[in-house]
Amino acid sequence: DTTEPMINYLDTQYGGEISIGTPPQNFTVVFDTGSSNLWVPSVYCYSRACKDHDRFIPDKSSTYTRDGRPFSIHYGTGSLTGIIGIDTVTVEGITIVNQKFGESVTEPGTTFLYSPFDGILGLAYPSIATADATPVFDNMMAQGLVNLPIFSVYLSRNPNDESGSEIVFGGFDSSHFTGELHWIPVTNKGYWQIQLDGVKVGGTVLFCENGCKAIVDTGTSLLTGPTKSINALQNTIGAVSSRNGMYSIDCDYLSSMPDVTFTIGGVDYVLPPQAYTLQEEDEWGRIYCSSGFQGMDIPPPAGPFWILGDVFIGSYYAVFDRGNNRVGLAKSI
Ligand SMILES: CCOC(=O)N[C@@H](CC(C)C)C(=O)N[C@@H](CC(C)C)C(=O)N[C@@H](CC1CCCCC1)[C@@H](O)[C@@H](O)CC(C)C
Repeated sequence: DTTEPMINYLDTQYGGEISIGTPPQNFTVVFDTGSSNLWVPSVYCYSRACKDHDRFIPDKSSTYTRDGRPFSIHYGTGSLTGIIGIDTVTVEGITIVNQKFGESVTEPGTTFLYSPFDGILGLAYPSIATADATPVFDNMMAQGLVNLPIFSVYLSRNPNDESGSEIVFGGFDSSHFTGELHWIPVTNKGYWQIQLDGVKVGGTVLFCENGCKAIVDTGTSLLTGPTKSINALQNTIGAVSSRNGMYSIDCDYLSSMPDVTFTIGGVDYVLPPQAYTLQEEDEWGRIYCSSGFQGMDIPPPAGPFWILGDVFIGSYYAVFDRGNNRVGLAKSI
């Protein structure tokens, strides 16, 4: 298997380097299990976000062929439009031929402008890929480039250190978890969707009491749930609403706050306050704590669902098994 180091940007975005074309043009992309397309900025994109990032030049690649199909993608935060191209993509020594990828033409707004990453590499199922573009991992499997049809993610948690995170293609890294991996069946092959049995605060089931849907999403910074539940959860843990929709927590109060537990497949995945709180430093070096929970209502028919984002995956090593359509979770170390 192949281990690619990932850059940890402020505990909110995780990505790594890939190259596209011959000779290789390098990009950094967010590895996102919440979407299924690969895209990078195009030299024909004049949005501010594109001018601030590396851009793909088709004419400079001898292996590039034009598909030309237009595409547009809307994320929870951020959207873009572009056209589809086809070329060779290399991810940490794995070379995929004939990969369809998006070349952005517009990247409106600021989401991608403020991101240190150039593009996104989606790792969810092909059913949610736009423009019929086969996802990168599907091509890795089809072209026999991985020993096992699985990939795994270790997310480090330290906003002041961008190193230490990694994604493994074709296996998992047992040095980054302790105890056994618990396997959870994928309930709907679109996102990496699983069934949540319940959410406990301080040992009492308070939310999702009759079970609910959840997805495991490396591209979501926090841990999100229906706003009604999350607002109640914020109050229960003692987080108070502050600027820009965030909830702040008194850093000195952490040790007296309750654990929040996600029961999945009969196993309790406990998040202590240190795990569900983000620490940020302001320009004067003062430390602020904010809640890692975020209200987000995903409309039916896909939603409503909870999103076990980086706040969760930072505590639990995640193995994504396309061979058996299941997710493996274990305590991360
Ligand atoms: C303080 C709150 O932090 C964020 O909102 N962070 C953003 C990412 C940041 C780079 C702006 C986020 O988690 N965005 C989520 C949506 C959030 C409100 C739940 C998202 O769109 N994530 C993308 C991937 C993101 C897109 C923006 C660029 C980075 C990768 C994808 O996983 C989702 O479309 C999946 C869908 C089910 C929600």
